[in-house]
Amino acid sequence: MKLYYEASRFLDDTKSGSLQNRIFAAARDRKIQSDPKHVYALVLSTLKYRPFLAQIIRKCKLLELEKKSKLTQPLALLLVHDLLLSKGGRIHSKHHPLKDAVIRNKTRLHAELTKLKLKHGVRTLEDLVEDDDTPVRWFRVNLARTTKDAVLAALAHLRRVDCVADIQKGTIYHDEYVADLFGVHPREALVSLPIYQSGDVIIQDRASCFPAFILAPKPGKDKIIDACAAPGNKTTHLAAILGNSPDSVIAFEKNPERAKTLHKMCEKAGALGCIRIQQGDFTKTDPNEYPDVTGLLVDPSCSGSGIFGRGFEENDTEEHTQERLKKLAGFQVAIMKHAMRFPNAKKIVYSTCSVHAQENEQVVVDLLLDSTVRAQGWRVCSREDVIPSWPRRGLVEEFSALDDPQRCADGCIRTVPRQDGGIGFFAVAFERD
Ligand SMILES: C[S@@+](CC[C@H](N)C(=O)[O-])C[C@H]1O[C@@H](n2cnc3c(N)ncnc32)[C@H](O)[C@@H]1O
Repeated sequence: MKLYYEASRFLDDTKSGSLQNRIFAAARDRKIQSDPKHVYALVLSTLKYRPFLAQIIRKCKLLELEKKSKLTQPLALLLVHDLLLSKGGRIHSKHHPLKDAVIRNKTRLHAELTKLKLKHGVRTLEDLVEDDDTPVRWFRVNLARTTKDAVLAALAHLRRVDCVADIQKGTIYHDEYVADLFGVHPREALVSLPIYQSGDVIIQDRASCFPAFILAPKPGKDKIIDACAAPGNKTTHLAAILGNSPDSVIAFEKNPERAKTLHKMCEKAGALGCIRIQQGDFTKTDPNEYPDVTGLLVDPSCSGSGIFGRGFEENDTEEHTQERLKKLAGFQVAIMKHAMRFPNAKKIVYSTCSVHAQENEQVVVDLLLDSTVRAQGWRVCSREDVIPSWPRRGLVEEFSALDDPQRCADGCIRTVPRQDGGIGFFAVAFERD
């Protein structure tokens, strides 16, 4: 059972560094005794199938039925993984109360797995998990071009479901967190539909829709800078929220090639009347030349560690990873400090598609401890203004240097890749009077 106990420590571990590095470092420091290769393979595969394993465990009421054995959710995920998905369905342990607890429910666990496969029309769970793909295809209605009712009429062939877990081919889910956002099965033929080709709907991960939604600019009142805009997902989302009001978004993009992509995306979204594209380095702008800017969205280059198949190389050294994170965080703090200098800005949203605290909570801490930022009056918006019902918030332990760690952590939003229905993401909003 040692293998499972040791592996369970890495299942919900959000520490920085690749999973492989962390497991091998733990083995080198003698913090784990099992073969790190086995621990890594087990944790990696369990994470891959986690949403399905969690559903099977829930449907079987495994934890409730085996309460006496003190079976925890992480251990249940690992043991059920090996029982249902490993070669020969073998749990690598001699007699142990936890192994017995899972084996007692073997028939029902297998039955739930079969039901799940039937429901999704697949032969193996492997068919459900495409390594580089999202568990849900999210798309938002492009209010710059059309209305929600028109899009729903075009998708009337899809059956409405009320829960993300119920999404399967032929169904559509209306998101409960972001307005005008919908989810379908990743293999739903969305891109061949006229509503996609015309730009009436825009495919965008749910978490990536959080920043513009949190910034919540008011049509006719606000003028927004998108500091790092290409390819333009959040820029066009801002335009949609602003009802395509003329000249209300300025989109900066440093890279000339990416600025062209940004232009194409804004054009397809029908939002060029609302968005002014400025190819160049945002940090070189003079904030005093933008007295009418009321808000900024800062979504800078990051490690991309929340995106499937991206981020750091699994065999990168811990030292190199830390070095790269430090460099990225330095840039992220600098670009945010520049954004905070805009004289009439009242709200700024910062976001990354990284799972590393160095690029997320630690950037927020660095900013809040900065004397200039303090003098400018910036503070983290409280949870009630930042999708309060979203359950996963910032990591409170990262804010220990501040007076109000819980308030700051609650003001941040995190998503865990796949488990939260899409990419790994971080967002926080700053405000001042
Ligand atoms: C994470 S991507 C932005 C994604 C975009 N917000 C979206 O949702 O589609 C970061 C972008 O910022 C650009 N960038 C990096 N540094 C910049 C700077 N100093 N000024 C303007 N753009 C910058 C990068 O070239 C890259 O295209």
